[in-house]
Amino acid sequence: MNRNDLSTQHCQPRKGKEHALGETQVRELLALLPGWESSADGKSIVKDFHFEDFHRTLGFINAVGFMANREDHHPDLQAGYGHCQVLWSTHDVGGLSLNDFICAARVEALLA
Ligand SMILES: C[C@H](O)[C@H](O)[C@H]1CNC2=NC(N)=NC(=O)C2=N1
Repeated sequence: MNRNDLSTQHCQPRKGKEHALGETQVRELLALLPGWESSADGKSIVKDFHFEDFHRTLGFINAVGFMANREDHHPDLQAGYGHCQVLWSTHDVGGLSLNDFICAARVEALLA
């Protein structure tokens, strides 16, 4: 699998622990996503994005939000002037599912 394979998939309803990814799968998927890291508890992936100004930051947030609504999978966003941290985790799984990696790849595709 490459990043393009990931970013062209759509999120599926994934509920329950059986959809939680193992450490090896997480490591393999993270290798496709430069700059993304798993959190200390291994339950989310995160990346900081930097922009020239607030307009561009807000444009990014809106694009991410539009994609997230279409995929019905929603990130935690933390933003300020010229930066936005995007965090993906699957609440319905209590950790990381493939949906988080699909959406991280889709965020990268927005900026490509
Ligand atoms: C019913 C709906 O599909 C679910 O509540 C979705 C919505 N968006 C979601 N977003 C995230 N990040 N995790 C979820 O488990 C989740 N579940």
